[in-house]
Amino acid sequence: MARRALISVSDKTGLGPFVKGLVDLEFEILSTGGTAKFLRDQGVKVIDVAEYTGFPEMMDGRVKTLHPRIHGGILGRPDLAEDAASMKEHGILPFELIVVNLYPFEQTVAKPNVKYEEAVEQIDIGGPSMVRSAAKNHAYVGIVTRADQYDEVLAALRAGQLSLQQRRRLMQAAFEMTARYDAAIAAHFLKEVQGSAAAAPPASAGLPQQLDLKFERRQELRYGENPHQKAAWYVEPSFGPTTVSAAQQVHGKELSYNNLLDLDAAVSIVREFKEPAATVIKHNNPCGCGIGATLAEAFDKAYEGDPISAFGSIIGLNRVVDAATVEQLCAPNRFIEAIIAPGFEPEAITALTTRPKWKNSVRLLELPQLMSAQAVSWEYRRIAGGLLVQERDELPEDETTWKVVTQRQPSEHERRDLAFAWKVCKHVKSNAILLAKAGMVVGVGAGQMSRVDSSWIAAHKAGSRSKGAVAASDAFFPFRDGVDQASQAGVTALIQPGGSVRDEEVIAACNELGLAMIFTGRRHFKH
Ligand SMILES: NC(=O)c1ncn([C@@H]2O[C@H](COP(=O)(O)O)[C@@H](O)[C@H]2O)c1NC=O
Repeated sequence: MARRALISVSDKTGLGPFVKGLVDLEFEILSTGGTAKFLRDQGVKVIDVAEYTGFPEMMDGRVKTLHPRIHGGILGRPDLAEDAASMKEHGILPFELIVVNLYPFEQTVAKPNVKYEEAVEQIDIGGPSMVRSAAKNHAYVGIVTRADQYDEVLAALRAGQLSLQQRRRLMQAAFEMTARYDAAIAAHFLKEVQGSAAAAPPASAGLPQQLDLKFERRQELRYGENPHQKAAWYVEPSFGPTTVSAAQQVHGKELSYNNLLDLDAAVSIVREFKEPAATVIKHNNPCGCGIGATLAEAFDKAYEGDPISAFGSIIGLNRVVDAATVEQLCAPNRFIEAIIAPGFEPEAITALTTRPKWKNSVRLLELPQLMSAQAVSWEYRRIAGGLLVQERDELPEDETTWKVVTQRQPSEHERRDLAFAWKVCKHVKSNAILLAKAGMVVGVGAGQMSRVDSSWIAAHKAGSRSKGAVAASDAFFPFRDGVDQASQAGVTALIQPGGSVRDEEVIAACNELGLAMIFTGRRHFKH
């Protein structure tokens, strides 16, 4: 019986030598338009699918291989009398090998500003149909879906034929591929659907009854949080362009597990600001953050917020790094582990990678789309025996809904600092109290079990800079003690969600102390 292979691939890597190998084994080759042309250019004799089916490829390639003569040839079981009779009656020829890879949906949607229609056209229909048909009929057919399978398949065919064991393994790999492909499509359009329904998506929108997550290993990590913990970094098939997964490391040592956590936190914070902004992350909390007229100014404010904690930190910047910022980054007594920014000017890269103190240590990551808009995404956290899923705390803040609840209105500069402090406070582990002054974080109390302790730590960190600062609290003050603490330190205005049964007592304390206070109506716990 003639040996026959159907080849239809978007990614033609390694295809020429593989198909020439099949031809040497006297395989007849059938192919779709672009693949047939590619193979003919390589000197391979090919039969067009359109010639075999008697139908031209049509509708911009939406219909090419969707024909009973193709699927009958893949799904037919020639040694079953009934199948053999149908094949004979309809002139259906059996295939021994199907070689398919799909339209590059993931690569297409990873491009910035990809159009909805372009994404839709990249949904491959005929390819997965053939893959599924061949995988189902693996008792008779080998299904090849990856270029790195070519060598093994060719070697087996040269030795005779693919064993059942090999065909089973190829079948399993094929279903993994189509599952991942469909997951990427679903994930992309989930974002589209949520984005267009951004007016009021219910909290549970898009949360399926059953969750099938696919992540691909990007790299093994030296270790996890501690050297005795094994670890690896996995990425989503359709990670967004604003995420650390989309960043390019342009210099420095291998990233660590803790680096990645801190880089993620750094990106989330600087994305909050339209103006030049910088943040300094230690142990997943911002110990500094600053905004300014220039990136250099913003970074200086961020680092000086808590220079002791900032030693050995991860830096997030929301503008391309220029020479002036490099001078600040490399100032004496400053030491940084990693920097993530939308880009680095060539002179900035040279300066950062040639200075003796820096060249072997600092990791530089470019994330060109760091400031692009992105729909609210899901956050997954493991608990033993389960997984918690929630929307990331990314809904834009609407300042027009904020209420001044005290007799005194905040002054203009207090209001600016309150808005700034509120944006950063959201990224601090609860209980979070954050003091800020003139676009600079001056004290952070993070991760304490009582709010009054966080207030004390924030004031202690700020030292004399707490005079005239403002305070943000990620959740309501349960008692007036946190307010008293802040006032004693010299804080003049506060921002918090409100909602405590003792709100009246807390407001009265502010009025008594001459403080201004805003209720935002939205809590930002971060556990
Ligand atoms: N519509 C069809 O019948 C169809 N059949 C095969 N394809 C895909 O077309 C691609 C190959 O096309 P070409 O050989 O024209 O470059 C492959 O990725 C294959 O998965 C199709 N395209 C989309 O669904």
